[in-house]
Amino acid sequence: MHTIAVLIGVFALACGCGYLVVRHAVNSTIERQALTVAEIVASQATTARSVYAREIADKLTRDGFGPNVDSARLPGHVPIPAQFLKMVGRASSEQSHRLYEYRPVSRWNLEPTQGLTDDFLRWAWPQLEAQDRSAPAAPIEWRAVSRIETVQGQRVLRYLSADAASQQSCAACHNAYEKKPEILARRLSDGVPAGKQWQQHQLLGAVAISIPLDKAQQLAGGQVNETAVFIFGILVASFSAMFWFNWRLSRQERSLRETENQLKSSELETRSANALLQAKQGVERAFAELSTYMRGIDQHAIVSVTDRRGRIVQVNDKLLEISGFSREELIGQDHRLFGSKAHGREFFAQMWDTLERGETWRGTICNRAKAGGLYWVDSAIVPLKDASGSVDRYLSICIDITERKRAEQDMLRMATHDSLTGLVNRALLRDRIHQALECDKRTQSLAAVLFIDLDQFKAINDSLGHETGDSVLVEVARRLQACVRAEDTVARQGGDEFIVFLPHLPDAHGAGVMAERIQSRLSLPFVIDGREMIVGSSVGIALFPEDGQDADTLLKNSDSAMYQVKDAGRNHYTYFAPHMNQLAADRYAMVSELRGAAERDEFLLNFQPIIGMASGRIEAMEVLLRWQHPQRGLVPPMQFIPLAETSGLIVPIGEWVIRAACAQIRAWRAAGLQVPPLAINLSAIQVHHKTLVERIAAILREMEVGAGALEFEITEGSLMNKTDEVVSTLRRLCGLGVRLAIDDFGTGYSSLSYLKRLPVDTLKIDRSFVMDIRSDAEDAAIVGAVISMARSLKLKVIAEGVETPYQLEFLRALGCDQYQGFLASKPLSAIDAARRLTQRVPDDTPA
Ligand SMILES: Nc1nc2c(ncn2[C@@H]2O[C@H](COP(=O)(O)OP(=O)(O)OP(=O)(O)O)[C@@H](O)[C@H]2O)c(=O)[nH]1
Repeated sequence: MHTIAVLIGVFALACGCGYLVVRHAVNSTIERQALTVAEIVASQATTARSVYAREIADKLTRDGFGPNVDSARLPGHVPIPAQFLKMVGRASSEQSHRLYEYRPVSRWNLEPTQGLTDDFLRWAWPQLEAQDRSAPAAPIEWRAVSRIETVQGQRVLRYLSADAASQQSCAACHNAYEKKPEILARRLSDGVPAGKQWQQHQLLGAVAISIPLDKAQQLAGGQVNETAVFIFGILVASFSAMFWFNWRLSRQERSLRETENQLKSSELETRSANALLQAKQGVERAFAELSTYMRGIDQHAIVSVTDRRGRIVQVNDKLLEISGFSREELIGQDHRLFGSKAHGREFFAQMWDTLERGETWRGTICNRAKAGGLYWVDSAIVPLKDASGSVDRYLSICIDITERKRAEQDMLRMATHDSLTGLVNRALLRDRIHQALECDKRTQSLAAVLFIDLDQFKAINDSLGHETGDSVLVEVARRLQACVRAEDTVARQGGDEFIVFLPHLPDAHGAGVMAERIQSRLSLPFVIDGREMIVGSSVGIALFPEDGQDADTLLKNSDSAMYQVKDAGRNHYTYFAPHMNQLAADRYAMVSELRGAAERDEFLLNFQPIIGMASGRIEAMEVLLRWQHPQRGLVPPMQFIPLAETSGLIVPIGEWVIRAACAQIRAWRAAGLQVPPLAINLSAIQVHHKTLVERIAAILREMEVGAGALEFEITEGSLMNKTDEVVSTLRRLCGLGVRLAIDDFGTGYSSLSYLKRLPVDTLKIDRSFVMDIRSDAEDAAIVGAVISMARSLKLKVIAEGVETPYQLEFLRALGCDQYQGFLASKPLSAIDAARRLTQRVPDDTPA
């Protein structure tokens, strides 16, 4: 109640204040508007009077009818402007139904009605006069004077606005008027100074305006009331809303209090209900969680249930998805339907042991899908018990790990196999040998390791590129696998080295048979990208148990045997013999000594004269490299040149030879000798070396001996892979100005057409043919054929290894051009060669 009383009080106060504010605002608006109206009326009146004086009264004055000092009394004359203003004022008041009134007034009044007749005019007029005095004879910014008065109980705006002499004629007329005797008298009686002199702009009179405000207020009253009603309405609505809310609140408060009481009275009941509710919610939550887990398991796991006998009774979609079977195809089937044969009996026996003990079995299983593909799962198989406690079902929950298994298998494969050929690598090979030997030891069987190294494979890489080399290796791997039995292992040791392991051999001879088979398969031409090439191979054999009891020893010994084959000229096979290990050790030692031989000045050159058949003179000399070893003595070329070739040292050593030969030419020339061309041997490795021509050109430039001073001999064997690259190298070499000879001619397989393409000048018949000319008719025929072929190709022929006069005469008779051999001279030291050159006598030719 108290609140309601306060609200009503506030409401009443708000209404009263609102009304007063509105009322005050309306009154001050009315007063401001009345003042504006007074300004407009005063301006209209003085303008009308001014227009009348200037436009009408002036004109009529010139016609004799205008106003003059006496015109008020003269018939036919228009009134003076002040009278005109008075008339207009009166008419306007009537026209506006006395909304406003005005009339001209002055202290120097023409008529009593125009004088300062009341308090307002007597108060306001001096204020206009004060402005008039402030600026004599100049246009003045007149300020009107006004105030609100209560006249006969009515509020009225009183307003006085100056009406100055707007024209000189106004001042003149008024001055004339002031001079009239009766006016002078009247001024005296009115107490006003007589004979006033007027000037233009001076205050002649003023317009007095009255505007009754009450009338306007009556009109505005309606507006005030409407506004008040509006505000009142808003207030009523607001207060009603407040009352309503207040009422609602108190009702709710009441009902809360009642509820509180009820709750208090049934507290015990509520407690037990709450306990029940919580229990129910707990059960619901557990159910929700369980079904979420089940959904999760169902989405990610492969789930199946089998009965005691292993028959499938339930499967989820994941199992159908991975196995490719439909639900109908699986339900009722034995779970062995998924068997992949990847697991042995033991695996399943152990599984059933665990399950029959009522325990969960965990493990990885490889299964087979309907389409035949394998998949791997990580499984947990849980035995489910019936009410009596005995196992009646098995729940299997599996996760697909096929991807992981495949990745593991890939990684295992990468770790155990060669990526290029797919063959077993050295690590797995060792493992396999180890396992097989364990078995062979028990059964006392034989086994063999065959070490296969391709011959001159580097030349294929250098001349045809690494990719072609790779293709050859892949093809070699394929051919090797085609040669062996299922239980044998073919591995790639690295580079161009392959191992074939033969376990359980019936006898040692079997290993040799296999080596022959392999070599004959590999000797068939390889065709890569349309190019045909021949690849030889060298095979070393180590036998178990006599050559080694373990994998490493067998591998090492087969390697030594293979090196023996290389040293013996390649493209053969041999069984290991104990001395070979010593030879292998020697080989390694010699290679490392060979490496610094040039720097240690251990190389020297020998020169073997080549004699012209016709001239009997030395027409060239073959340059022969010798190695003077500090401990080993003079090492024969046959011992160290193959080592230099296999180790790649032949390239720098070959360069050393060319440079040293050039240096010798310069020295001999400096000594005044006439030096014939020197013939230098180039090995196959050098011929296939990419920068051979550039290096020779650089040496020739550096040594300044002239290209004609050198000839190069290339063995027929080094042209075996008859490639365009070799032809191009030889052509560029010829382009330098040097001459080319084919060495050991007859030992290779050069075709006539190929010979024609080569830019060679000379063929050197191999000593093996010359040696037996007398005893071997076939050799004699070959030599004859070579010489006649060379002649037809316009090539020079040199016979090597001429040791007897018979041989010499035989060759001369066939038309051979030059010869060399012990008959003419052994290889000579530089000093002896120089001496021989100085002789230059026909006795070069033995009689
Ligand atoms: N294309 C190819 N070449 C390889 C690979 N691994 C090694 N090689 C090359 O195989 C060549 C092996 O050369 P070697 O066995 O030393 O010598 P070779 O030229 O066969 O001469 P010999 O064995 O003495 O008859 C080298 O040039 C290696 O760079 C490979 O994976 N691919």
